[in-house]
Amino acid sequence: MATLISTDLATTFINFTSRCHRHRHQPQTPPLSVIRTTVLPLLFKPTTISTLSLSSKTNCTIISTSNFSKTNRFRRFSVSAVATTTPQTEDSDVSSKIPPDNRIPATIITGFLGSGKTTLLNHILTADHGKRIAVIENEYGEIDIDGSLVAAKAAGTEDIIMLNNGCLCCTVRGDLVRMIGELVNKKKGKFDHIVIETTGLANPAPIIQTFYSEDQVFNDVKLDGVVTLVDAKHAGFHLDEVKPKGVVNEAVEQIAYADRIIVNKTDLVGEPEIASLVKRIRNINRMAHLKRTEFGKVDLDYVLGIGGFDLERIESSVNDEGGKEDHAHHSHDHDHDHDHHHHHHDEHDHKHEHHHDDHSLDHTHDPGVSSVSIVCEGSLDLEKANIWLGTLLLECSEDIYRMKGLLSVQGMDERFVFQGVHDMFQGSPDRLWGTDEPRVNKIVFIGKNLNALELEKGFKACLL
Ligand SMILES: Nc1nc2c(ncn2[C@@H]2O[C@H](COP(=O)(O)OP(=O)(O)OP(=O)(O)O)[C@@H](O)[C@H]2O)c(=O)[nH]1
Repeated sequence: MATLISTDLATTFINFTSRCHRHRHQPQTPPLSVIRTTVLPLLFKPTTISTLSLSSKTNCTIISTSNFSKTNRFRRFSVSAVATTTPQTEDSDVSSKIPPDNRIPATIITGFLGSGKTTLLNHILTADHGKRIAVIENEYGEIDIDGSLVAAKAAGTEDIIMLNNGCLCCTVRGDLVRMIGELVNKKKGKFDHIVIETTGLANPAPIIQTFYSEDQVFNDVKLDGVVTLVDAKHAGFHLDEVKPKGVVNEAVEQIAYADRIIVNKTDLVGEPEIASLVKRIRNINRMAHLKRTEFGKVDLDYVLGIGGFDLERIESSVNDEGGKEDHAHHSHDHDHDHDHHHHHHDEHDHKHEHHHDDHSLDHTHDPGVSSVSIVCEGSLDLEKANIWLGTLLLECSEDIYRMKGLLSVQGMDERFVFQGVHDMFQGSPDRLWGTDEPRVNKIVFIGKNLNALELEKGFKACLL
């Protein structure tokens, strides 16, 4: 019985999702082109569950849904909605419902002009990690590969491909799709990881979306993470830059979408400047891990294999601990964050505080890009939660850059984990709640115009 309930709940959530982690060997029926659909909040299609075809043989169910014209008009994604629905038997592994994902991981390196992207890339390519890496470089105009990636060439990197004359976030996205396709078709098995270096002026959002919206990419490659380099000396200036209405500030966007932030060139500035920059970065993105470096010198596992979009790693991102600064590699004292805020767009430091429910909301609405977290014990009414999240995505998905969450749903024995980028939403039950484990919901939003009070109010209204 519990199995049935959890299956329904899972698929209900996933009705307004998403791609799934498909087993490589699973037959894809029907073909992806047929099952493509818009993100569909349950709110607008309450009967969608009836379109499910649950199979007891596979653990991947494909839901085909209808069109919703208002959604279609502005949603950039077409997505398939898929649930993992392996029925649990006595001896089945119930600890996780998320199937393994064997696709080739890809890392996006972004960061403002001159922040140290190529330096990091050279470091990655020459380090002793045993991984075979294919590189896609995006530069404006003609550029000498040998010049910029001397080390990479010397290290015998599997492939270096240039994407010239345009920015990945606009004109050459089609090229990126083609190149990934070619890499996969011709060189499959010859490399283990793809690294994409973007131009300093790229907004990462459309590049991230490419990994979900293009079948050719999605079927073989999974986005592993977004690594953002921040120039410790000049970033403040770029972050301050006021853009004309409707024009994004790339420096802010690059930080907002990051899974890993590397504050580089710390040799060029003093500690107070770095501390103040780190605070500003944290205002924008509390979810990413952050590290300070000189010449991009980081451990490779800090930037590769990070699973920034993996459902099974949601917990480390939504835990406040996940957002703290990693200071293993620098010895000086600094103002790192061990605080447990739940509205992280403020600048106050509350050291070692653990509020879980009735924390005060000192800041409510930030018109810029900020992070908001909600941490709250209790269980959610599924229908209300669907309506709340569905409406939020429908109305505000342009402003919600990234979100991740771990939820406790009434009647569901497993935790429900999800992540989203704008209107792409992906969710699944993961492990069972422990018998004595407090059922604490955790959600983090990163986006523009976030109203912390409203978000928390909406969420709490879904609690039983
Ligand atoms: N002082 C100092 N210089 C650095 C550091 N990291 C990189 N550089 C230098 O900064 C310059 C720019 O570094 P790149 O790695 O080319 O930066 P990029 O982000 O790839 O630059 P674009 O491709 O122009 O956007 C180079 O001369 C690097 O040697 C650092 O930590 N400290």
